Amino acid sequence: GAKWTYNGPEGEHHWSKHYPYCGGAFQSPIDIKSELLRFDPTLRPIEIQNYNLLPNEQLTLGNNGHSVQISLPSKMHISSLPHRYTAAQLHFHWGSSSRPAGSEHTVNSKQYAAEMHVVHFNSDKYPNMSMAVDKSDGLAVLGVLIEVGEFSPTFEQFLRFINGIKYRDQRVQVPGFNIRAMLPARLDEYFRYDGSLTTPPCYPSVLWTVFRNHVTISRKQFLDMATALYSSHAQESSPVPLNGNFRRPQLADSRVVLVSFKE
Ligand SMILES: NS(=O)(=O)c1c(F)c(F)c(S(=O)(=O)CCO)c(N[C@H]2CCCc3ccccc32)c1F
Ligand SMILES: [Zn+2]
Repeated sequence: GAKWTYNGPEGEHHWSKHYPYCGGAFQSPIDIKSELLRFDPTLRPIEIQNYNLLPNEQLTLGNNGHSVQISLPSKMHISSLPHRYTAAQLHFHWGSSSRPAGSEHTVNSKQYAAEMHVVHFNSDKYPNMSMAVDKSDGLAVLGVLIEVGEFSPTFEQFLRFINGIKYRDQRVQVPGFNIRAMLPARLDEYFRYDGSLTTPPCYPSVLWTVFRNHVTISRKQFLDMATALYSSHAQESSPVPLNGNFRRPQLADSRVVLVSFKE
């Protein structure tokens, strides 16, 4: 597809020129505001399978020019939704060293330092991500808000390799680790709403689950992620830093955000 960026002439306000869904309904992210919330007693704790990967299970860590991503094995899946949603990849959105706020979802207008997304597709109905990505019941993404605070040994399991993927389309193999440990302790407390991919083509195909509780990484870990990467290829003469890779909150319209917790 056409080139797109987070700022400048191909920035988010121009996406809809080449990607019409980006100007459509049910867009993500949103500001999760108290007045939109409705408690739903039928929302069960998120149950995930096979997230605890062993070191001999290699994962591909890559810089795709828009984010840092980790490709995930198809044995990883969510088992508590009406269909099985099989993991495809996880990636991050972050701010910059000068503007450390870079989450996509905000909570009552509070923007967190960063956000992790674990992308899954409905493998009961579709054979792969490509076939699922534009279907209304195609995707389920788990969102984890990230604050700067305590050092995270789990994030370090991939951050220590980040200088091997400084430039666009670079990839390295890293030993598997426990992806469950990147999620908050409580998988029973979350926000739930129907939304979209937050990058072009912005298909309204995502069942969003944003966990209520954030996780923390240290300031050095945040700066490593926010300053190590470029969205340009290694051989390009003028390197373009990869940071501030978050879309602003979109109109909620008449959408309600369901919550799995009372207080
Ligand atoms: N925030 S978000 O909406 O979850 C989200 C991103 F922000 C994001 F950058 C990516 S990307 O890294 O692939 C960069 C360009 O799409 C994805 N990829 C998804 C959707 C596109 C097709 C595809 C195919 C295989 C695996 C994952 C994906 C993404 F879903
Ligand atoms: Zn994302």
